[in-house]
Amino acid sequence: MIDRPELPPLLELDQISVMRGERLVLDRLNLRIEQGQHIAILGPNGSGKSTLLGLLTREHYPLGGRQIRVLGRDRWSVADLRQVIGIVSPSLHADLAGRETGRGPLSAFDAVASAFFGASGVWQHHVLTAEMRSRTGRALERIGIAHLAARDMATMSTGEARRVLIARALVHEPRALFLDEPCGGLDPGTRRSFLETLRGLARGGTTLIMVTHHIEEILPEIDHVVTIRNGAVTGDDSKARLLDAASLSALFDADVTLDCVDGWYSARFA
Ligand SMILES: Nc1ncnc2c1ncn2[C@@H]1O[C@H](COP(=O)(O)OP(=O)(O)OP(=O)(O)O)[C@@H](O)[C@H]1O
Repeated sequence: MIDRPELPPLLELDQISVMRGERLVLDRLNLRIEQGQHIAILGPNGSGKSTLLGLLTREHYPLGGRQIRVLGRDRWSVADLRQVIGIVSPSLHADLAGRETGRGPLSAFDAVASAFFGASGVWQHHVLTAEMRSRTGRALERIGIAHLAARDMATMSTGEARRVLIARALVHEPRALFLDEPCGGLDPGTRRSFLETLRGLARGGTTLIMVTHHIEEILPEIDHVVTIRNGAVTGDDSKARLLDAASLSALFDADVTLDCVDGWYSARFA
């Protein structure tokens, strides 16, 4: 029998605590996300989901010098991380929407291409190589917005801009995408087509880590759920085991009735 070496986990948090102001918002949180595991991180408002994301972008740091391990490594820079995990958060949209650069208003193409420089726009001193241009074009195509390449970010709908942010994360061809409330602000039709795009990425081999408090956004491809409440993991199990009325009622402090049709869940709150 061939002995295959075990793959290191994509992400490992071991007893991670974070203070914000005077508050302990993550409290000895343990989380292990395996490579290739599509996962939803579910929790009510204020449970610590965005703070968790902020650990990856180095907006927040764990107490006591503890480290978050990425692919088994304690030491990594945000630039290293981008090659492994693309991060899509609504705050980036706000940052890109009002941008002017040396080349005029920020186009979708430049919003995506500037990811190569870790910047929010392409400036005179940035040198865009042919390889970068072609990767930018491919990322826009992959997400179905090649026709928007020249459009000013400030004139885009929320749904269009959200796709630009995903294309921006995809230029690095990361193994995983970490999506913070990916459907916030989208109308029901746009949301459904956006979720279908995400499904396409999942089927194409990109691991999806979706942070949400909307059960109906959990893609059928996601088979693992982590629940967070008061800064700690309260559940970490298969979707089949964790998405039930009793667990969700406890998580959201409400009477939840759950339905599942064709792999899509929906919840009614009493
Ligand atoms: N500067 C701060 N000082 C004190 N507490 C803070 C500060 N910033 C955030 N918090 C608290 O940290 C907790 C976690 O916030 P976080 O934004 O991570 O939650 P969340 O799960 O992402 O919430 P939401 O779903 O509403 O976005 C919240 O209770 C919030 O009130």
